[in-house]
Parts: sequence; structure tokens; C-alpha cells
Amino acid sequence: MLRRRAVHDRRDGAPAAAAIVVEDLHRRYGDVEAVAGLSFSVRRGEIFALLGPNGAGKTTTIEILEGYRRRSAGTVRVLGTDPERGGRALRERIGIVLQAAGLDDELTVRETVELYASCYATPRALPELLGEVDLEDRRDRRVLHLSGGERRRLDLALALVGDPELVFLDEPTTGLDPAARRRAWGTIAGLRRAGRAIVLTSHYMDEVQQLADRVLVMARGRAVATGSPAALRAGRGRPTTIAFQLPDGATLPPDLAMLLRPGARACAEGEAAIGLCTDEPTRVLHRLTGWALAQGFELRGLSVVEPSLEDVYLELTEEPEAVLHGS
Ligand SMILES: Nc1ncnc2c1ncn2[C@@H]1O[C@H](COP(=O)(O)OP(=O)(O)OP(=O)(O)O)[C@@H](O)[C@H]1O
Repeated sequence: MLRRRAVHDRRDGAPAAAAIVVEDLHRRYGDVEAVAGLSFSVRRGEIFALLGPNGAGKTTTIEILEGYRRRSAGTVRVLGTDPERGGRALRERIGIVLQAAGLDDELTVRETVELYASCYATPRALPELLGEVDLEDRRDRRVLHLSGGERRRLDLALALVGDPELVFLDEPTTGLDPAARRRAWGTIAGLRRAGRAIVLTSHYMDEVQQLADRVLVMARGRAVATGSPAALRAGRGRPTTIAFQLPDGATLPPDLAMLLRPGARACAEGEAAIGLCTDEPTRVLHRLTGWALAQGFELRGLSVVEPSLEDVYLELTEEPEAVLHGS
């Protein structure tokens, strides 16, 4: 059973809903400004996704939060402490799941967890921990013989062995089959229910949409959008797409044809051959179906599609000057 955390700072008992507070963070590497004035906060009991294309500055930001890189300027508080000065005491309160942790293939699951547990003063009990990541029946199996999904769950167990208040998950479901991904999502959602703060990076937008309470999209070291996945999808006048297939030889009337924007990403995607982009889906759908009925056409594959988080992400990261802040 998961332990539910009180939303309090462990050291002084004061309320501390924010697990991470970052204000005007900068990091330069010579001429490169990898992080150029980033501000955000992460609450306890929330999954916060940090997204951005290659080179956006995600790794630099996360390693500053983890205490493994120094910043050039700005203020950072992680669990109430400056990570540059937190040392081992802070690191014991943080769990990190890397994309490829270097584990000893010859050790069993139990031996691997016990090895990591020996680094903590008060580690989690083995049965409870293996239960949380659904690995109880693999405890005596060597790492070498674990499936990809089991290996990722062991990585997660190792990050949780010190009972962290804050967990960093880097691409937690890369390489997993669809069923294993769904199980991993359930485990990650369980971490949130237990009151932990979770910082997630992922290239799977369906995963982010499913798990994240809030998203920060970075490009060129800056935030280009923050907000819930739903707020980002609905934001800034993004049109709805009405998708369908036209019968062979049929031609749309001019007032509907003018809504065809084949170059626009939201219109081009989807299974149907034709997409109309509109901010007035009710009116346009009424007009379209009225026209089709009058012509005696069946509009196969008719659907009304909101932009996906992936559409929004691609649009934002291709236009880094466009700054949006959702709720
Ligand atoms: N140690 C370093 N020395 C010099 N430049 C660096 C160093 N680390 C990162 N950079 C540069 O800083 C920028 C941001 O890199 P960073 O690794 O933080 O981005 P990222 O968003 O994590 O990218 P990716 O998704 O590819 O891992 C890039 O231009 C990168 O080349």
C-alpha cells in the first residue's frame, strides 16, 4: 500500500505545497545560453511534464534541479533547499529514473534493490516496494532475464527505494509495449496519489496528455507555453477540424471549400481525406451535413477533431516566439 504524504516540509513542519520553485534561471555554456530566464514551480502531488525539442535545455534544467549542474543565475529551491548546497541530505529525498541505468545483469531483482537500499538510512521495505512496481513475482530473477518492461519497473523501484518526496522520470516508457505502457502509467499515477511531486520528460504526447497535470514547453532555453494539457489544446484560437471523405466526383460548395486548408497541420492529419478548419464547428457541421443530405451523399469517416497535444507541441516548438500561458 502506498504511503500518503502530508503536504508539509519534513524539516520544519511548515506548509510546503511547492516541491520546486525556479525563478529566472539561466545557464550559459560559453556562447550558448542553454537556459535563458526560466521560471516555474512544481507542486507536491502533481505530475509536471517538461517538454521541448532536442537542445531546448531540458536536461540542463533537470540536472540543475537534481544538484548535478550549477546555474549561471537565478533562484532554485528544491524541497525548500538550494540544490547546489543540498548535498546528500537533499539527494536522499529525491528519486531519479534515468533512461538507461547501469545495473549489474548478474544480480537478482532482490539483490539489486538491497544494494541500492544500503545507501539509505531508512529504505523502503522490499515487499512493499516490489508490490508498488508490480515485481513481487520477479524478485529472484536476474536482471539479465527481465523483459524491457520489467527492467523499467526495476529502474522505478530503485528510484523509490529511499521513499523520495520528488521523483524525476526521464522517458519512463520508452521501449515498452502498449500493455506495459498502460501499467507503467498506472504506477506513475499511483506516485501522484501518494503525494509525491513528479517531473516527467517524454517524447510521447499521448503519455503526457494522459499523465501530466501541467506542462511546460521549452524551446531555445525559454518557456513557450505552460498550462494543463487541456488548456494548451484549447488555447489561442486553435481551430477544430471536421474530417470526412467526399464521394468520387463530388465538389464542395465554395463557402465550405474556402475552409479547406491542406497546408495546416491540424487539417492534414487524421484518417479522412478532407479536413475543414473552423472556429465554428457547430455551424459548419450543420452546413456540411445539410449540403450532403441535399446531394444524397454519405460522408464516410465524418468526425470532429480537436487539436491533439502533439499538434500544439509541434506548432509551439516551431514558433518559439509565440508565448502562451494557459491556466
Ligand atoms: N556541457 C555542455 N557544454 C556545452 N554546451 C552544452 C553542454 N550541455 C548542453 N549544452 C548545450 O546546451 C543546449 C541545451 O542542451 P540540453 O542537453 O540541456 O537540451 P535538451 O533539451 O535536454 O536536449 P535533448 O532532448 O537533445 O537531450 C544545447 O545547445 C547543447 O548543445
